[in-house]
Amino acid sequence: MTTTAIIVAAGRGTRAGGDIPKQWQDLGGRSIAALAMQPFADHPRVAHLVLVLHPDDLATDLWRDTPTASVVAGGATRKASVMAGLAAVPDTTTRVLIHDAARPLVSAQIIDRVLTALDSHQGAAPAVAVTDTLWHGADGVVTGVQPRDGLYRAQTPQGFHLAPLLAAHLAQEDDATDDVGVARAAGLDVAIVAGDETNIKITTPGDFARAARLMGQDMDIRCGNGYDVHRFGPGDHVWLCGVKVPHGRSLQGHSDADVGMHAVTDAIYGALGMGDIGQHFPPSDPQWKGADSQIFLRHAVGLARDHGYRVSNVDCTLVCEYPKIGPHQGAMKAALAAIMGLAADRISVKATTSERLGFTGREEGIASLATVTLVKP
Ligand SMILES: Nc1ccn([C@@H]2O[C@H](COP(=O)(O)OP(=O)(O)OP(=O)(O)O)[C@@H](O)[C@H]2O)c(=O)n1
Ligand SMILES: C[C@](O)(CO)[C@H](O)COP(=O)(O)O
Repeated sequence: MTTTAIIVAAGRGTRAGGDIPKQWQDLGGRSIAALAMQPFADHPRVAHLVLVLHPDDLATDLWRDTPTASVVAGGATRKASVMAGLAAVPDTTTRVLIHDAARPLVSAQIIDRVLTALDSHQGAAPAVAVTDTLWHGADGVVTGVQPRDGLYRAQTPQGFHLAPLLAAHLAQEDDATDDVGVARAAGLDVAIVAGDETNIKITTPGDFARAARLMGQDMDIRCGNGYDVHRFGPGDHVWLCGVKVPHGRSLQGHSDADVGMHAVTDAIYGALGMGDIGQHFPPSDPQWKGADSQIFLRHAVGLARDHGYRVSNVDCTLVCEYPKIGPHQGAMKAALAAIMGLAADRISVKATTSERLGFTGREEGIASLATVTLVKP
């Protein structure tokens, strides 16, 4: 049984508005589509992801923060986009989960329930029972009441055995708002599993704030600080935040002495409550002699990820008279961004002198401080 998740992200989000389509807008530091995909990427019973994009988005970096997936162009309707996704699943796929990129709060539990129901049904989808009274209305007045017994609000992911769903899509030309509609038209049985009130679809402008509120309820936010100092010695350059800066002296240390990167790394370990660089990479160990400090930073970011956190933002301050940091700030942000897999606009690198006071003022060395925020959605 091999399951592929198809994430449909080819809509334009006209009802939601905004400068970019809703699925690429930010929700707590990540795009809505990336959040919608992550639970599938992390799920042990999902082998592969297919991301269906609008043709205009293919050559952009809008989807830069999405988990690894096969990427395919979608169509003018949701149904056409689903069919493009179905055509792109790996040959080994026997089951598919089709999910809206506009539903960023889907949980592993909902995915579990859909997959379990597929053991005994051709299709399965989450839904929540309607609890409000339903009216018919016209011209601003109530014209009737619709019995709500047996009515559900449909959600995604909607799961199916691949072959019957493919046949159902090929057989049906009418557009349908979801895959359950297509499957039902072809006579497939579709189980209803418990959805979740939090598994909302971003549809209108107010849904962004609603999703942020729902996400914030369970979000674990951690802050960490880091501080490091390295002394000057002979040499002709210093490494600072991953950038080689020409200078009349070099920083001394067991590794490459990148004092900025060390402070950022320690801030991540600090936020996790998991020690510091010296504990993970002891200076007594000869293998770290002269090491490129990005090894340390990559380790800290990986450790955060392994514990379910992602880095939300970084603020690093370098304290020195010279070299002047301003001309290198952009390159430093870009270097940290590449190592951490974080957008450069979530990274700050700034500098200050200590007004000629103390060891940094006497140009005996450079100090660095960093603050990092980690978020577990
Ligand atoms: N041609 C389309 C239309 C929709 N979708 C996707 O289907 C999901 C649900 O659709 P909807 O909420 O209607 O999204 P939009 O079509 O983008 O919204 P709107 O109708 O407001 O433009 C979204 O993840 C959307 O990106 C798609 O992949 N291809
Ligand atoms: C598939 C769906 O999310 C189920 O609720 C929904 O039908 C798709 O969105 P649309 O607004 O109906 O296009």
